[in-house]
Amino acid sequence: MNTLDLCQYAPVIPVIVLNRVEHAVPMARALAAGGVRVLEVTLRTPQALDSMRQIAAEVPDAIVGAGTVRSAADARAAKEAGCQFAVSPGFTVEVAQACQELDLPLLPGVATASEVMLAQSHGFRFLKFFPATAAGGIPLLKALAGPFPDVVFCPTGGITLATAPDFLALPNVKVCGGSWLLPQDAMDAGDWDRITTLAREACALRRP
Ligand SMILES: O=C(O)C(=O)C[C@H](O)[C@H](O)COP(=O)(O)O
Repeated sequence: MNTLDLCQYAPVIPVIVLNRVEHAVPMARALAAGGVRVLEVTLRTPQALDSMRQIAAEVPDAIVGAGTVRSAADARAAKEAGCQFAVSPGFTVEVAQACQELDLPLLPGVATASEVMLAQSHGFRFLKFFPATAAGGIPLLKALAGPFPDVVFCPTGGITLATAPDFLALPNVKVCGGSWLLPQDAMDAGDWDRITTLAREACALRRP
């Protein structure tokens, strides 16, 4: 698989922080029911790896990846847990090489022109733009389109349902990432219907 294949299902990739393993499967089913099949489960909680394992084993509609991959060890753990892709908040040669060796497609993060050039020199042309809003938002993405016409981005960080359409309108944005699809109160309450509704709203976002 190529990371660009992840963009074909929905215009948004949810960035997920799971605190309870027992929420993993119903959450993944709720998102898939709303049309969101590609899930980024961040390695920010001790529950993340077991959650990914369960989603990979029990929700065939879901394509589960690991987010917050910051080291080769993270990449190995993600692969072992059954992840189909990895997402990193930044770019390091260590993570890039580990993912290449593991045959684990990687969406690496960048926030500057220099980081785009470094990622390109390692063969990447689909990049996460993080932290999107804080790093310069839409003006920076427009500026990067000039020198990097062949690079496309997944902006994440501070994007909401209200602001996602402006990002998706840019020719160099393929998909947006965000945690807004999974409000903490809905997760805590196990309100899976609300998450399916939010996923449907996200899928309705289209390029203008
Ligand atoms: O953990 C990672 O791998 C990251 O790089 C960061 C996440 O993509 C953003 O933190 C999501 O941002 P929000 O949608 O504003 O919550």
